[in-house]
Amino acid sequence: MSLKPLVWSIAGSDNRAGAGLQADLLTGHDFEVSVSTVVSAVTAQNSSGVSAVDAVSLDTLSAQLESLAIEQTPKAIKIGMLANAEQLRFVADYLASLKQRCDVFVVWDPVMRASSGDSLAGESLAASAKALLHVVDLVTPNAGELSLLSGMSVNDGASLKAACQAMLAQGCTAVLAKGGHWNLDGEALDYYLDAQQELLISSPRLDTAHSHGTGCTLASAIAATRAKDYPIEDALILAKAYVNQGLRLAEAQGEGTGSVAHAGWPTNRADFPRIESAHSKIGQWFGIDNNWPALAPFASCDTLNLGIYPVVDSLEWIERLLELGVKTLQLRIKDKRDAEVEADIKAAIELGHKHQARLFINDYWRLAIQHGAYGVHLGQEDLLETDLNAIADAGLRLGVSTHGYFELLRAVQIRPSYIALGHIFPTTTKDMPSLPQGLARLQRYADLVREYPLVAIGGIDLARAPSVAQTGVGSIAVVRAVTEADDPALALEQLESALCHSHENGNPSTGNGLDSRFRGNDGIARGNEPVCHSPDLACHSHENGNPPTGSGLDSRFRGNDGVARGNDKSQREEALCPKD
Ligand SMILES: Cc1ncc(COP(=O)(O)OP(=O)(O)O)c(N)n1
Ligand SMILES: Cc1ncsc1CCOP(=O)(O)O
Ligand SMILES: [Mg+2]
Repeated sequence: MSLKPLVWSIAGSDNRAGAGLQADLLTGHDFEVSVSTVVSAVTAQNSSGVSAVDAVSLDTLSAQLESLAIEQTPKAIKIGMLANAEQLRFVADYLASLKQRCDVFVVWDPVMRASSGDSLAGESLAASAKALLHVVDLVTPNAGELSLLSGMSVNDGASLKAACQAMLAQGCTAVLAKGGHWNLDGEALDYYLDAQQELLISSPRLDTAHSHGTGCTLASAIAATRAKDYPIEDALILAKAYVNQGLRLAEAQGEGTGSVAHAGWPTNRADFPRIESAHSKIGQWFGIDNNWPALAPFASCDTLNLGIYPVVDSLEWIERLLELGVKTLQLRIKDKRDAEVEADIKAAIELGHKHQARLFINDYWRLAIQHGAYGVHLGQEDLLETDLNAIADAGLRLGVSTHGYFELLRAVQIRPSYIALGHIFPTTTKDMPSLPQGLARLQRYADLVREYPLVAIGGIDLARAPSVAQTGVGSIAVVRAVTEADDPALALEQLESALCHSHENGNPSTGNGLDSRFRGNDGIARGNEPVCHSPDLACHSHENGNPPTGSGLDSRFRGNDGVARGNDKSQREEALCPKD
């Protein structure tokens, strides 16, 4: 059995290898999943059009599905072209029964025409689509396909939304209406609707004729990322970034137009889309219904390196940490009325100022403003219920929690003072609704958003601190690693040292002792904000003359080779985190 998550692609063969099964295989490879294929039809096509479509028999379709299912069921299925109504009904029945046996995410790209304009499957397909709509988790029509499937004409934002709502009413779980054929203010818009939410995701339109295979590629990227347990919002973001990257790099094929390129996991920020809010021009045109704020930037923390960042729940802890020289910290008191916490919050803020520390108040933003805190930390849900303009106007800093690509991009759009990325490892401090991110995802987020101070949080202890620091984040937030330490002062010193040591050794990707986040796009160092010598005291224990502990790691966490090892508990928990 493969260690990579398994995706099935049920689709047509494209002998150009730009769309269909061939595009799905390439996409799966780029997203590091295994793909097994089920051929629905063999097509003959080139850049001038489709010259033949030969549907396989239902027996052959069934035999392919059964031969795969006997060995391993998939985590996700991408359905592309189905060549006739019989195939469509057969696949619908098959999926209904498969879904009773395993938990599988199914995305259907309802291919009815190739981008060349040739009809691939005939419009009778629409009539048989209802059965399939009931068993898929997401359908990804373009405007024409949406119109065909919903039976409604689609010519503007309002009619597109109405058609998507009609699809949900027909029993479909979610719709992603692709806007590749729309051009509003030079933007390509995708509209997502399910029973809980609507999202409008936009990117500048890329002016290329080489777009063969974009629909297949988008749907298979969604299947691959869902198979890797990315939430649907993140899957939509990654898939759109992947297609944008592919369009940017697409080249002509032979005499005619070419296919979207398959160029690896998307990492270029310019390929990532925007998430439109009700405030944006496009959001308003579309009548998008959300209350995400649109804001001027928040006050800066004046450093990318906030250092070791303890998060504690009492005034006593705040006092103790400030006396130990901690310069970034948070008061996190949960679920009390303002009147119950005001005195402690006020006292903590005063102490923070006295020690010239960056004290963030979690949740109680009104009290933070009222008593002039350095900053406020808010979670994603809090963002929707807070007067962010009041925080910005009062000159307070804002730290924002994020738990994946979607939230990260949304956070960037409000230009906060820092961005927290979590939870990286399993934690018992807080019940988390999301899965732990693991180091590989943290690395990708850190590479994507280099201009913000980044804070990693969740399950980080001394054993894990060096590998977390290696990702390039400038800060590690901890609860238990300090509050449950036998000697919190020593724990702080060791954690600081682990963070500093890793920064001193430079970001592994630059290999020259300088963190890549201090470099411009040209690779030239932007300023002298080296991690361990900044006035922010991120590495105060060294500067205060405390004996450096070499790597900053307790010898209990090193092997004979001097390489950091996790303790048993850390290693067990790490096994639960995604490795991609
Ligand atoms: C530095 C830092 N990062 C994340 C959190 C979590 O904040 P939030 O999502 O608002 O959850 P609660 O802490 O309020 O439970 C944090 N507090 N600090
Ligand atoms: C508040 C919070 N938000 C995300 S993880 C977390 C708790 C981190 O605590 P610990 O460092 O003890 O795992
Ligand atoms: Mg909160």
